[in-house]
Amino acid sequence: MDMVKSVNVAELHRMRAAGEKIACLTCYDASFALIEDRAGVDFVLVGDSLGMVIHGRSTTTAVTVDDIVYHCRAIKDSLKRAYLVADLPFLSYATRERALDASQRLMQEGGAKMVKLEGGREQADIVEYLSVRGVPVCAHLGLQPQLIHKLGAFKVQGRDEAAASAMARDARLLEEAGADCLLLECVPADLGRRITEAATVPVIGIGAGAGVDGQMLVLQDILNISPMVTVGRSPRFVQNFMAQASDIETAVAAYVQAVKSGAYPAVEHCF
Ligand SMILES: Nc1nc(=O)c2c([nH]1)NC[C@@H]1CN(c3ccc(C(=O)N[C@@H](CCC(=O)O)C(=O)O)cc3)CN21
Ligand SMILES: CC(C)C(=O)C(=O)O
Ligand SMILES: [Mg+2]
Repeated sequence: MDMVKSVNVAELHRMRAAGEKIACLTCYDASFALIEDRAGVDFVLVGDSLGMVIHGRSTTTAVTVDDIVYHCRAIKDSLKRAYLVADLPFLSYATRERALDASQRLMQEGGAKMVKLEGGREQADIVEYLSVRGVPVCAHLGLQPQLIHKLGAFKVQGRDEAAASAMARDARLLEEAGADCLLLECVPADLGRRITEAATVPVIGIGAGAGVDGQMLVLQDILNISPMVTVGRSPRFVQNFMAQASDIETAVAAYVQAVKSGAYPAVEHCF
């Protein structure tokens, strides 16, 4: 295999500035990691959605730092070019000390290049604490699945103007605290565009419309095999890329191409 330049924070910024869409997918094992890397996925997430698609739970909240480290270790050597990002699981960043300890494990044991945590302004202090110590942070706004036991259901966030401006302010505060990336989940497309235009760091969306800098989906959703898809509860933003593909690598490459060209997301995937 030829030496290829790996994606890093600077490359994500370059892509944003150049208007090159960032293709992101979750990944939990070496077989898929090699396929995603070869297919040109830029940003690979070991997300706590593994609690749902790998462990079979109905929420993400039972996932541990050990689980995320385990799956990072499974994929890290298969990624030659793609950027490896890892979720900080539920309550693993409840204090500065816990956040730093968990991030240390994700980076040193798991090989993650960036950690992702859910929350708005209330996490700005943690983001700054990690960032000034050399931990790149992606701040995840909008639908925060780790709040499921307070929210009651996975639903679109930021629908009214008060909630939308609060989220836009949170995005600004998290950037000022040192976040190197933002992720917006399940927000109206116009809010996704508004936050992206105001941002100075790359903004990745999942169900956040076409106006963001990159798109994220859960691998098992695009392959049409995740439990939510199988039981007919596919979120609106999911597209089945196996429908037109003869094999998995072709489906993943079609997803990357659709993100790069802007064909995904189409209006029917947006809120
Ligand atoms: N397989 C899988 N895919 C995901 O995208 C995903 C996970 N798991 N687990 C963690 C979170 C949970 N996610 C979800 C789950 C359900 C909806 C959902 O049912 N959304 C409704 C919104 C209805 C509304 O408020 O209007 C939808 O119709 O899309 C959205 C995101 C996204 N993440
Ligand atoms: C859906 C993405 C954004 C995520 O956080 C996960 O896979 O856990
Ligand atoms: Mg997650």
